Amino acid sequence: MSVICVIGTGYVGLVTGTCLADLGNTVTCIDIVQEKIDRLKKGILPIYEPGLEEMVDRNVQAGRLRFTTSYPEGLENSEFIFIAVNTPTGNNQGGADMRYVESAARSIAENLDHYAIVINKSTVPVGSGDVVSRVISNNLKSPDASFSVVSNPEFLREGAALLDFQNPDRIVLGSSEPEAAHKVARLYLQLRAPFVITDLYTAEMIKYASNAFLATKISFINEIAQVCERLGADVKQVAIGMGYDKRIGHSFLDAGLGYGGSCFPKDVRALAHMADEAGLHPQMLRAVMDINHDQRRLVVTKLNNLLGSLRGTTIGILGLAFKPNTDDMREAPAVDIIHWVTSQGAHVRVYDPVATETGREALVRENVKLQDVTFCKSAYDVAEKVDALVVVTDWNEFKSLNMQKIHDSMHRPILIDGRNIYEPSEMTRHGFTYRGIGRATNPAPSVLPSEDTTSEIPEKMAQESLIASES
Ligand SMILES: NC(=O)c1ccc[n+]([C@@H]2O[C@H](COP(=O)([O-])OP(=O)(O)OC[C@H]3O[C@@H](n4cnc5c(N)ncnc54)[C@H](O)[C@@H]3O)[C@@H](O)[C@H]2O)c1
Ligand SMILES: O=c1ccn([C@@H]2O[C@H](COP(=O)(O)OP(=O)(O)O[C@H]3O[C@H](CO)[C@@H](O)[C@H](O)[C@H]3O)[C@@H](O)[C@H]2O)c(=O)[nH]1
Repeated sequence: MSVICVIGTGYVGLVTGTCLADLGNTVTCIDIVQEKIDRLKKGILPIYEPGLEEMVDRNVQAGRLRFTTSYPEGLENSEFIFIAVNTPTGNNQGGADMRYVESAARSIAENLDHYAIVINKSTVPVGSGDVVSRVISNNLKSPDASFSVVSNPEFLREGAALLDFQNPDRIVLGSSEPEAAHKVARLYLQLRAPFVITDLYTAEMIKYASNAFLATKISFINEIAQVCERLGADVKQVAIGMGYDKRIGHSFLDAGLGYGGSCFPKDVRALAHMADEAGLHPQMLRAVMDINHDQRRLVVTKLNNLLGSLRGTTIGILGLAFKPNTDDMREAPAVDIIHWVTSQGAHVRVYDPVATETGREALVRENVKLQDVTFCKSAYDVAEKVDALVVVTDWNEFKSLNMQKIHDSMHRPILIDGRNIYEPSEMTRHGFTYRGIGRATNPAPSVLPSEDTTSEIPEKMAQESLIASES
């Protein structure tokens, strides 16, 4: 088992540190925010992530996991040092802000007094491994210090982070020193995942290309949704029909209000910026971003079409977080939607199962006037006397609501299903004026044939083609 230091206690750092401790290693997590560390020492987590609190507690109790703001304390005897700090969009036309990574690298250099492998988990522009190397080399203080740099991009999803760490689809390691990459691989052997061991630049690019591809799938299906809506097809069933093709797959084909969060928006922007800087014209990435922006606006367009004007209306919003099972509000569609709707004179009633506080802070940051927003205790509370209800986040809780009760408490029964979580025909039966994203008004229910009936399909098709050939 190894001695590990993890720098940054956000989504990636805290999950990585805790899971590595759970695998039996001794881990110290460093953060520069004193309040975060003080709270972590008391067992209070800075983020909501299912299962994490129990795992942190278990490993702290076992003496394998601790928290500090002190670099000398965190780096002491560490064989592996993970950098997991934030790389938000900077001020340079979408490029990633490397300030925090560089500052972490400088602090490593100033406090390292032995050999260690520095592993970068933050999502960083291609070439950043060299920057980290240079910053550390230029600032080393101890004559006994030396290091290798490995890139190890992270692919976990918020809300499923522990499961993703423990069951990765692959582990990517990039380095100009293959021996160092192999040592890092040994940390992950228990996870039994395929390894991709490559050079630094390629590893860094794999992360951006993966996120950009997933974002492209989402914008693609959202564009198809718009066409479906015009032509009367149902995007949900189109996605099912497409997904059975193994080359396409079912995942990331949920049409809706588009992607948000701390990764896809900033990473697609950063990749486009890198391409721009390299003298290229990343037109597909630009289209992905444009489509994503337009999806959020759809809600406001649909509301205006149905209500005439929003002035003086009350709009119910279900969900604040950018996706279910997290309280993360970074680039959450809810913020833009509430901003636009309140600027057009509507009052908003809103409920999220966990993101109330982070949601309130995000709205304040975006200059939404809080007197225009009522924070409710439940979805039923939100629906009271509203002129329309909008589903913004696809929390499971919203999928099993008593929709008749919701309908009966609304002033006008307009339901905009921004995540396509309801069946249009069922909602129409309850009396709603229902609008999904790219949904036909009354499609056949999206129920797949059972295994038994699928086996009948080829026979039926064979009969039909026989009839066709006979006639
Ligand atoms: N959030 C995700 O789901 C996810 C998944 C994969 C990759 N990533 C990438 O991982 C990186 C971290 O993302 P995150 O969401 O965990 O960020 P975050 O903002 O949640 O956490 C970053 C943490 O680093 C701390 N920090 C900043 N500078 C520091 C320094 N010099 N020394 C010590 N601590 C410092 C901050 O105080 C903060 O607690 C980003 O590059 C992101 O793109 C994120
Ligand atoms: O079919 C889909 C799938 C997702 N989304 C939206 O896309 C966003 C991102 O979802 P998801 O990928 O589940 O969440 P993240 O936690 O942002 O994870 C992504 O970003 C991380 C940070 O880089 C990567 O590590 C993960 O692999 C990558 O999935 C959310 O707003 C979702 O609502 C859709 O609109 N339609």
